[in-house]
Amino acid sequence: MLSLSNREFIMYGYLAPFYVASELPVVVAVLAFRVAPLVRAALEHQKQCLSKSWSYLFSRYLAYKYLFFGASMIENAYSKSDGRPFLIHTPERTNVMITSPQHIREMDKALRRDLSLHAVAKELIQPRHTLRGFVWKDQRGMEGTGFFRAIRNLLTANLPRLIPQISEAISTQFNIELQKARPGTDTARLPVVETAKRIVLRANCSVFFPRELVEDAEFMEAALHFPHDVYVAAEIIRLFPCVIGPTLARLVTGSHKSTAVLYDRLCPIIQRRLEKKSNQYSEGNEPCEANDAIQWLIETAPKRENWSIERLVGEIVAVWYASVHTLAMSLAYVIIDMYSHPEYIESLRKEVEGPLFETFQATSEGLPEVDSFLKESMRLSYFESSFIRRQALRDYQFYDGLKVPRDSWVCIPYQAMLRDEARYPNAGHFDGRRFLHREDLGEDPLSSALSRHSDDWLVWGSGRIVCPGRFYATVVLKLVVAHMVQNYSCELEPTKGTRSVQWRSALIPKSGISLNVTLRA
Ligand code: HEM
Repeated sequence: MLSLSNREFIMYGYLAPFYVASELPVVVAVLAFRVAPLVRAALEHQKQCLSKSWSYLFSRYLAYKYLFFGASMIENAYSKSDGRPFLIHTPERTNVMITSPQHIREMDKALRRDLSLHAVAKELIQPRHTLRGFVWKDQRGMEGTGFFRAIRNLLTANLPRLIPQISEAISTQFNIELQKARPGTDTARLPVVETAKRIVLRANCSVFFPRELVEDAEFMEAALHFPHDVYVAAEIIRLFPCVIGPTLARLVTGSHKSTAVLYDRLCPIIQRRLEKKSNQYSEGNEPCEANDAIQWLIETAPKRENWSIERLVGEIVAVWYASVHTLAMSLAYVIIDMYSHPEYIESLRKEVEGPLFETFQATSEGLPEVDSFLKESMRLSYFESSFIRRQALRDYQFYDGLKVPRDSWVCIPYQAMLRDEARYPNAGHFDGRRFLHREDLGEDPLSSALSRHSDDWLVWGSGRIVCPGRFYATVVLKLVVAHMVQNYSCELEPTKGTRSVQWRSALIPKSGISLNVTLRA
């Protein structure tokens, strides 16, 4: 056994530090070699965690910024995207924005169990709370599309017959607004947005509801406030935690008062109509002669579903929501555009005072000057940056590998596309005659018409899901333009700053914009 004498022990004890010191570089090198990667990994991990937290915080910042600047953020991102898909963060989810024809076509062809319009509508309207629990299925068409057929077949087919009553409704409402603004004088100051809403309200009521409801002031007020109440309530429910959102929404909308009035008035009418329908073949009973949207929805409701009265009312008010808000916003912008570009008024007036107006009244088609002006107004003043939206009901992947995680939305940033120089030469310039068809070039007058949808004109939707109310909406806009240029001289009051406010992807015209209206001699 090795044993050290005291002297040796002391000697080695003294020498040991010198020995270790002489080996130190080797020890350090070994340690550095073994430990450095660990340190590097730890630092990298920390950096990643930090950058993850920063990028998380940054995406949350963008998500909340989206609430107030959504439309501008989409437009900026589109201009940098160079045709590639891009992401937009919102408080609820990340939206995948697509612009290429291939992606758009594929989105349209996706199975209804993959990408859903109805899931988007459910989130936007929150029907469980705002429509008394009326909740539709995520997959469109599972319960029929009665509302779609009612509007597409019956409203559109009846349009020429309806033109006189829509015109009368528009003229009546203008007279009411002028009287209200300045009784007994020829000039009045009208708030554009509020006036547009009330004109659309009366025009729509004249085709949707029986006269007894149009004459019911409480019903009319409820029908006017309903889209706004639903919009506000749904936004509150989306933004606040589920324990307080619905209660807060009830407080703000007076317990969904407008919804309650609509249901209270519509339920008994539908019940009477259904009774009449079931008795119509019994002896001595007259068939129901009503010819309005309520009746069309009853006629086209899917037979196999046997919908309850509440369900039918739910369908009607959901279509009512879709028809009032969109049309009122478009009309407000048309009025603003008309009087921001007064150089077009004379030619518009000439057309509606000429023989083409009779053709329009007889067919609900035509008036190319007015049509082109409206189309240009919609191009530059579209009220939604991304109207076409689908929710992924499960993880979805496009042909090129673009992934849309479950619950995310796929959207088309169409407003930015409508202002794209590559699509429209001199895109920022308002040219009211941009879409006038050129008969000398043999162009079909209807091919470029506002109400036609095509791959180059997606304001009404894309592919299989296209707005069924587009022919009606176009007729109402044309009739309002005709009424205004024939009867009034108007001047827009100067507005400070921009003419719209942003909320999420919407561009809502400012409520303070006013028009001075004088009766023409
Ligand atoms: C200028 C006014 C309007 C515009 C710009 C407009 C635009 C649109 C768009 C873009 C869509 C498709 C949404 C998507 O694919 O995500 C749509 C759908 C729809 N619109 Fe309109 N719309 C207008 C007026 C109306 C009117 C007046 C009605 C009713 C009379 C109406 C009823 C509907 C309905 C029921 C749908 C859903 C169609 C379906 O599920 O297949 N819209 N609209």
